[in-house]
Amino acid sequence: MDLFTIFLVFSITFIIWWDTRERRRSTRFPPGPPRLPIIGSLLSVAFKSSIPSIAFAKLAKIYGDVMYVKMGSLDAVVFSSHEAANEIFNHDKANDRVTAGFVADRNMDQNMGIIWGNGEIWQTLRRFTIRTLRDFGFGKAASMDVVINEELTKFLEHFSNKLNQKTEDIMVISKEFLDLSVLNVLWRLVTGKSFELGNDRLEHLLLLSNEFIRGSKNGGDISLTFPVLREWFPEWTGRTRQRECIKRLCDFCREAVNEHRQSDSYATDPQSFIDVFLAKIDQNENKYIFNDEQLIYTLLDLLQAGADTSSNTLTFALVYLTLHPDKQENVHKELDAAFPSDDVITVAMKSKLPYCTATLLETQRYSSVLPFAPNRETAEDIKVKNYIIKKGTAIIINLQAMHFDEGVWGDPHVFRPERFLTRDGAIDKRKAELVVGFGGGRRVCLGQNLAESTMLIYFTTFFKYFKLERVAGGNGKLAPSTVPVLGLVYSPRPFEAKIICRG
Ligand code: HEM
Repeated sequence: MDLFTIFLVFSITFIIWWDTRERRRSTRFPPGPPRLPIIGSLLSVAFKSSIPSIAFAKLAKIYGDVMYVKMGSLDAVVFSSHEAANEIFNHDKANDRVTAGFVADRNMDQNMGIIWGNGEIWQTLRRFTIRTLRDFGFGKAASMDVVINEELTKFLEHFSNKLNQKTEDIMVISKEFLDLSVLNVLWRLVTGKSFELGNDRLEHLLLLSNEFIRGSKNGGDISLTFPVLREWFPEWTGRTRQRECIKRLCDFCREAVNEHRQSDSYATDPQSFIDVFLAKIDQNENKYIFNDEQLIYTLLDLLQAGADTSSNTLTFALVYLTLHPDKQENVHKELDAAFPSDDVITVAMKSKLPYCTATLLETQRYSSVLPFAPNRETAEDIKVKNYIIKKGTAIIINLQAMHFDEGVWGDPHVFRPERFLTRDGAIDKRKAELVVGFGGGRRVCLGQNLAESTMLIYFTTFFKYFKLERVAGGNGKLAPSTVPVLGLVYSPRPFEAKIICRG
């Protein structure tokens, strides 16, 4: 026998042994695409689409809404329908986050913060953060209205100045436009201070955060499928750069903490979330939860979760309404009828704005800025739909698949805010609940209330004062596009639009 024949016989024997073992191991696993040794189902995923959420959605049509996918060394079950996701959202043994790959690097291989924290640390920090932020007005409509409107006024001034500096009324609109202003709303509630718009250093920090987020694709990320490659090829896999981004963001949060610590009154007269946390650290209880590093990671969580998500969604709304002038006209008509004078728009006025609310819901659905909820993993063997999901299996919740489920939406690929309205023009609450962009269960987004209020006030006030028009024959590269820049969070591409001030 020559060497080639020996190799062939060995390979075939290995594949048959591996396949038999896999089948025996997985008799009650959910169905899924064929698996090969080492790479698992990666080829099946890659052949469907280069975008993981779309590839999984296509495979789910074949294998079902609870589907087992092995990718490299990652054992995962993908949930793709509302019914299946609700079951997992509410399962008390499916609340832990996966902490491998880029998450391990981000959290220094430790159990840190809220988004990627687990167990008692996550529960305590989440509860503490919600309660403390509420004391500073977070989640209370009246206090949020004031902060949001103050930051919005600064943004509109900044925007108008930029517009006035131009000889033409054509501008390139990018998400960076809104990032800092939207972050200011959150940052004020957290630190008591806001940033100056146009501050280069902060804009640079936001770019770093964005770069980190774009470097990870959650379900399809090489750092999860072959974590060892991150160790061997840190440059090529982007690990070195991601670690650098996180280090600089942590340094920034550390500076904010040190500034607050220098104030004599943080314990006696706390003015912000940081002050209350510092006072808690001084009490010296629960030191493994209330310490400087956990505070820094909690700030980093809020900064990263709050910065990109709301501003990206808002910028997508600007893109979609530039592409759909008829929908923009409906928004203008509703705003003109509801606010004939220069009223300040507040959250309490939402009931007067069903079409605008429907447009934001449709934007959240259509953009699916977080295509996946951050991955979770099972804390023990669990049973879902008569399938067994083994302890330690990654749970991938495909939010984008739910937002584009033809059985639910009929025409999911059409941008149509009207789908959220009843015949008499009110919001169809049952339909609205099918938008799952904030996730669900005990891990549901902590900032949902703030994000919804910020987006409503920014969106309506912007369109009250401005109209966006597509630039005829403009720079083709900068035409408004619905195709996002991929990453953990989808980002809109910069686009050129004609800005018309409305009386
Ligand atoms: C449009 C804006 C936003 C979207 C689409 C969004 C979406 C999400 C999603 C999908 C999750 C995961 C939920 C799950 O696992 O089921 C999440 C978690 C989280 N979000 Fe948001 N979010 C937004 C805005 C914000 C804001 C403004 C904050 C700031 C307070 C925030 C803070 C968090 C935190 C701390 C978590 C982790 C919760 C946990 O693991 O317990 N988010 N968000």
